[in-house]
Amino acid sequence: MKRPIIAVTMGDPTGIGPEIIARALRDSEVLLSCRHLVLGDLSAMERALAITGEPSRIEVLDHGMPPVDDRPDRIYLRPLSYLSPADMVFGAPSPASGAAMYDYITTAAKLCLAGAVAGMATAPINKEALNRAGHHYPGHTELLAELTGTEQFVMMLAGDRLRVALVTIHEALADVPRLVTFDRVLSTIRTTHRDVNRYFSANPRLAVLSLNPHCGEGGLFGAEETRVISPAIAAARAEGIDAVGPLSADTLFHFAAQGGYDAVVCMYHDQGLIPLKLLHFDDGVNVTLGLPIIRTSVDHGTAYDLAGTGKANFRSMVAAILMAARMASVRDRGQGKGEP
Ligand SMILES: NC(=O)c1ccc[n+]([C@@H]2O[C@H](COP(=O)([O-])OP(=O)(O)OC[C@H]3O[C@@H](n4cnc5c(N)ncnc54)[C@H](O)[C@@H]3O)[C@@H](O)[C@H]2O)c1
Ligand SMILES: N[C@H](C(=O)O)[C@H](O)COP(=O)(O)O
Repeated sequence: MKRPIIAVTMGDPTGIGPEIIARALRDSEVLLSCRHLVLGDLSAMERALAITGEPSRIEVLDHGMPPVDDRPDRIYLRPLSYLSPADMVFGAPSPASGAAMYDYITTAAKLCLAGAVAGMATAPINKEALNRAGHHYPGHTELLAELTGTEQFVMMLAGDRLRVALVTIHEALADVPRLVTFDRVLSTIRTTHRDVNRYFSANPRLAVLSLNPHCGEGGLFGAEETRVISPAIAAARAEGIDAVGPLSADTLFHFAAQGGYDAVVCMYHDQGLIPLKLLHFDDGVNVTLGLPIIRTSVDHGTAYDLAGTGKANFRSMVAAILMAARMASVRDRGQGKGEP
C-alpha cells in the first residue's frame, strides 16, 4: 500500500519542535504508516539531531517529495528558513523565527490544498512570536481556517479515553459568556458530529457541557444553560444528532473517560483541556475539525524549559502524525466510520 505523505511543520525552532520531530520520525509505527516532508529550518534540524543523538541523515528536498521507497534513516526536509544562530537561541523566539513558523504552516496548508501531501501534523509554535512577526492569529487553528476559507471549524483534542471539542478557543475568560451563543454551540455540535462520525466513531454520542456550576442551578448560578445551550442541543437533536445535555462539567468527565461518550462539547478552553491533558498529556492529539484539509498537532507547547535538553516526550508528536495518516486513509478510501 502506498503510504501517504504527511507534512510535518517544525513549529518554533527555539522550542522542542525540532527535537520531538527528530525522535518521532524514527518511530517504527510512523515509518510504517506514512512518508514525511518536514517543513522547517536546516540548521535547527541538524542541531536537533545532534542533541537527540538520532542517527538520521537529512535529505534536503527543495522541491520534490519523498520517494515511495523512502529510507527510515532519512529526514526529508524542505528548508523554508535559514535562521542565524542569534535567531535560534533556545527559548528566545525572534521576529525572524516568528516569520519562519508562519511560513512552515502556510506552505504545508498550500501543499495540502494542492493534494501534494495527504495532511499536515504541526509541532508547537509560540503564538506571541507569531503575532510579533506581524501575523495576527491566536494560533494554527484560526490561521488554517482563514487559509482554507473555512468558517465553521472546531478545535478538538483527542486521546483513547477522551475527546473534547471547544465552543470557544483562545478567549479571555471574561469574554466567554458573551461568546457562548446559540449559533456557536450548534455549529460546534454539528461540526464535531460530522467529523467524529467520519473519522473516528460512527454515529457518535456527544455530551454537551454546561457553562455554570450545577448547570446553572435553575437560573440561580447563570442563565446560559436555559437561554442558549439547551435550545442548541434541541436543535441538534432535531437534525438527528445524538447530543445530550447540558451536563455538569464537574462530574461529566468521570463518565466520559469511562467510554460513555464519543466526544464532549466544552464551552471554553480550560474546561476541556484540563481533563484532556490530565489523562493524555503524553499522547493526546489536537485535531482541527471542519477544514477541507487534514491537520493534527501535538497537545503541548514549546516547552522552553526542556528545549535543547533532548528530554522532551515525543509521543504526542508520534500520535499526531499517526492520526493524520489514519485520517488520510479514511478519506482516501472514500469512506468514513459512519455516513458522511
Ligand atoms: N500546538 C501549539 O502550537 C501549542 C500548544 C500549546 C501551547 N503552545 C504555546 O507554547 C508556549 C508555551 O506554553 P505553555 O508553557 O503554556 O505550555 P507548554 O506545553 O509548552 O509547557 C507546559 C509544561 O509542560 C511541559 N511540557 C510541554 N511539552 C512537553 C513534552 N513534550 N515533554 C515533556 N514535558 C513537556 C513543559 O516543560 C512545561 O513544564 C506558548 O507560547 C503557547 O502559545 C503552542
Ligand atoms: N489550545 C491548544 C493547547 O493548549 O494545546 C493549543 O494552544 C493549540 O493551538 P493551535 O493548534 O491553534 O495552534
